[in-house]
Amino acid sequence: MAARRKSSSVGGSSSSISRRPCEEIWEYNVSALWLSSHRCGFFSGLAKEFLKTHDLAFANRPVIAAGKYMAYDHRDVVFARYGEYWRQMRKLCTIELFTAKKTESFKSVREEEVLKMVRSIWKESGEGIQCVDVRRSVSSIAQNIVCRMFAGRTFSDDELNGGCTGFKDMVSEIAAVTGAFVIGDYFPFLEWFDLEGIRRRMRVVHKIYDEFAEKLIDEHINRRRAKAEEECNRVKDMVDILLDMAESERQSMEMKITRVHMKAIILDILSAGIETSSTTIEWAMSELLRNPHVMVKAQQEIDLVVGKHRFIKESDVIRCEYLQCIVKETFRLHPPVPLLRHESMEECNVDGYYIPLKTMLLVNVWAIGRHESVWEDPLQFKPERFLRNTMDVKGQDFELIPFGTGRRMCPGLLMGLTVVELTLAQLIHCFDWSVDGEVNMDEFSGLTVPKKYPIYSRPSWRLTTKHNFNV
Ligand code: HEM
Repeated sequence: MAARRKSSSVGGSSSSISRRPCEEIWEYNVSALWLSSHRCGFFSGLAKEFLKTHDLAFANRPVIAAGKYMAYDHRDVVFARYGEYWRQMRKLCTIELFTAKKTESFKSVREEEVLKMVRSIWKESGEGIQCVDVRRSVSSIAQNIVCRMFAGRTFSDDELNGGCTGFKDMVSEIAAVTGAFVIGDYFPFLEWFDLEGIRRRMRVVHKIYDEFAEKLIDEHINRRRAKAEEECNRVKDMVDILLDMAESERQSMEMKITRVHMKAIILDILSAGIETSSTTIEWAMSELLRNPHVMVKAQQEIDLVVGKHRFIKESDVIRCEYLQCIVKETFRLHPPVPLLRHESMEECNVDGYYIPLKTMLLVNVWAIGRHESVWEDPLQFKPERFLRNTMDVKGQDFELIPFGTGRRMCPGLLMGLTVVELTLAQLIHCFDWSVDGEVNMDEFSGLTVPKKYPIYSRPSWRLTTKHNFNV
């Protein structure tokens, strides 16, 4: 089909906008239009046009089932519609919950949990005799770290009422239903159709989550009342911070924090903060197992920086440039959020394409990371491409935007990146890893792309220090 691309101005007021739609990029003309980013080769340059030049015009999120049924009718941050409400909730994240200082205050929690993971892997492998399920280990660590940051503790599987078997199942179900493809999100006239039963699953898990969150908030309130003095010396978790804000009239917030706000934010932390990190670590381990020379090079670098006589700490990671390149290369090939979902708030003209109001924009981060017009040898895992190169994942380089960019960019970037880098570093510093046969790299198809099959790998201890986990 011939392209109908207007060569003149990008953006501008609606009166100057060309009304010619471009069939080259529109697939379906339903009430929410679908920009087929992958088919038209929607490269980094065009991503920049949409998400930088027209950042404000595309700062909205579409109304979708996950926002309605899971996120208290879009009252969280991830699914919130753009406007004053989102601004206030976002401010809460960026100036209170996910700041660099707050992230730093949880450093000992992360280091402690990473060592616990090493100990449990070693134990589970019978001290290097049998393979372990790497997915299980990395998802537990991501979950434990995130729980300790927001709730001050981890959760066992028998703490929930009804429905799911336990906390882990609830978290997996939340991730599964919020990332699921729901036909009514793209074709609203089919909204009543719940063929896959996703909306029903959303209602069930939402009820379980709501009871969990209510109990968690009550637990915090009761503890604060009971031990006022001890409380002063404790590192505050995120529920504490939210309660502090709810109890005081903070100048920085123009909105009164209610229980619904708290529950919606905790839901975001659980759904956006756990699976993203654990999926990335699992993909990174898979790539390292398929490319043993890369694993050896990374181990040599860590040995040079840290030695083999002690465990790596968070403060060492900054000096491990090659390790950071491995993480970037993993994000390039396996972004845990492959599609950024935005919506236009006004009609506009982008790079010659007419975009109507309320157009759903799906930016295919996965395709940008694999396109030959952007990357040399795009399908090869080559961390070296990032050596002595300033490209990073912080939203300035549109070739690599695993955390998104612009107004809706991920506010948990620092926390997510820190967990991924430290966990991966510890896994390859403590152990050599081997697999029987090929590493299966199939992706699970859906709106998120976790690995289809877990990896089973055998660890062998490589540090000179004995397994002294109290270090
Ligand atoms: C490897 C880790 C992570 C990755 C790759 C990641 C990626 C993303 C992406 C791609 C977005 C959407 C950006 C857009 O639409 O333009 C996002 C949004 C968000 N993320 Fe993350 N994330 C990670 C970790 C975290 C963590 C640890 C938290 C919090 C504890 C978090 C909280 C959020 C929130 C609240 C939003 C919504 C922002 C908004 O709409 O204004 N994320 N993340």
